[in-house]
Amino acid sequence: MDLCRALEAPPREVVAAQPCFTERNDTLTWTSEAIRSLQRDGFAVIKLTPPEAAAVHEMLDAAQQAFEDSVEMRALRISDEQLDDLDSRDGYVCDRVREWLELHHFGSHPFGKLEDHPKASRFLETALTFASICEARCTQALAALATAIGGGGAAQLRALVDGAERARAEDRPRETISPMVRVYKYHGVLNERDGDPHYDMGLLTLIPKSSSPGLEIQPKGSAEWVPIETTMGADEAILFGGMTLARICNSAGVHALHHRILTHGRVRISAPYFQRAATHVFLAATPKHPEEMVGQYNHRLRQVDNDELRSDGSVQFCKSRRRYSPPAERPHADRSLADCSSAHRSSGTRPSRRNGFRNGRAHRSIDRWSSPRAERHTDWQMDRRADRHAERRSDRHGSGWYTLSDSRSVDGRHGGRCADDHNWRSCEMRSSSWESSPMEAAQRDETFSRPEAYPNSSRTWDNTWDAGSEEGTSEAPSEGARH
Ligand SMILES: O=C(O)CCC(=O)C(=O)O
Ligand SMILES: [Fe+2]
Repeated sequence: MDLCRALEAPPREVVAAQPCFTERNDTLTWTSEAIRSLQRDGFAVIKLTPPEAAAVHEMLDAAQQAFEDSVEMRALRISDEQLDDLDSRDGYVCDRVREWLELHHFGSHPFGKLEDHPKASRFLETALTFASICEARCTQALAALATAIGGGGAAQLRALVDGAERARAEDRPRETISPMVRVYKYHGVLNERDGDPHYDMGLLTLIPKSSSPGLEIQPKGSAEWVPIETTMGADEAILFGGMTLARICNSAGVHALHHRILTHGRVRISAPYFQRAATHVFLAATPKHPEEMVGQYNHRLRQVDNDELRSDGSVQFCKSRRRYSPPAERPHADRSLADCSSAHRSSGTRPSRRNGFRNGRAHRSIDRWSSPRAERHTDWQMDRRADRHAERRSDRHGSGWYTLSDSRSVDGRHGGRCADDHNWRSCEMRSSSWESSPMEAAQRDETFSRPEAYPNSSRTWDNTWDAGSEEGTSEAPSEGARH
């Protein structure tokens, strides 16, 4: 069949075109093929229907037009209040290597009237249409996965899907799934040093072929980087798993996919959709994980380096860089500390992918920017963030849950995590981001709420750096998955 093409390294098949909202049999066909590929290769390439593909192209075109016009993009910018809310902000963000529109809410948006901003308005509208297409696809895939696998993983996935469908039927805000869509414009400067291999944080990621091939993947069980987009058709999208999905159904052979972006000097517009479990959802304990809320798990993922994450959803702490004391009340905590490769330890020459917010050194990075356009962004967005970063750092000293052994833990390598984004970005310990809201949400939510289990989890983690492990570098380690 012509839609299924055998391709070189790795063999992959394209999941046949099936309308998104269609009869049950069609849905069954595409999802069962997709899940077979996910389990076998770690990813699936899906052929979109003509209306879906048209919506993707319309959105990519609208994005290109809007990104060209900074006045239009300004109308979409993230408010100060939302900037640090990684799990629910909506709007335009930029950093050293790329700019993007990020949306968590697909029903309503905070941008006010966009009548005077036709390009921004079209961009937003097409991005929302695109998001709803991806949402439907990913929900179908997750439901099929719940049916295909057995055990506790299936029950957890089923609960996620049921919650999502219930919320949709009752026209309520999302209950168990909190997706995010990003439409990126990369400025063409990502190379092998900066491509930042990573796992996504959530359940499923769906990415249509971008405007310029740049996505590289390591298929399941392979160390080879495959430039998958070069083999994808204009009406195809890649579907793969993130850390949360791997954690839930690793025993069914579902892994998180390791991937990176290389831009080869070209501007690239790409629109990944991230299906993520809501932060208040509880994840069951596994031999490698405590029972915890998604917000806590995400927090742990955000704290570590990419090379401390594993495709089975586990976190393998690097002994030489961080002390970890498994608390007695967490029987399932991973007590075996992996040794860290010396290559990684001596990371003095590691590239600093940080975009300038780490340690409040915003201007150091900004100075490296050359384009006038980049400077325009710094005027109204970057500087504002640097200030806020500095404020947060001082807050953290006073009120965080985490005990940092000395100022180096904050100012040196690990303290500044997560200013606003998942990659290339310095990060800050965000105790407040899930200290209150997931807890409140859990108390409201009958299905997933077991707040009594909450205080026994991440609160007791000791994330301080080993005193002797700094090795005199001020370079930042690579970051953990952020999706
Ligand atoms: O730009 C892309 O195609 C994917 C980006 C990505 O991997 C991410 O944002 O996690
Ligand atoms: Fe990613």
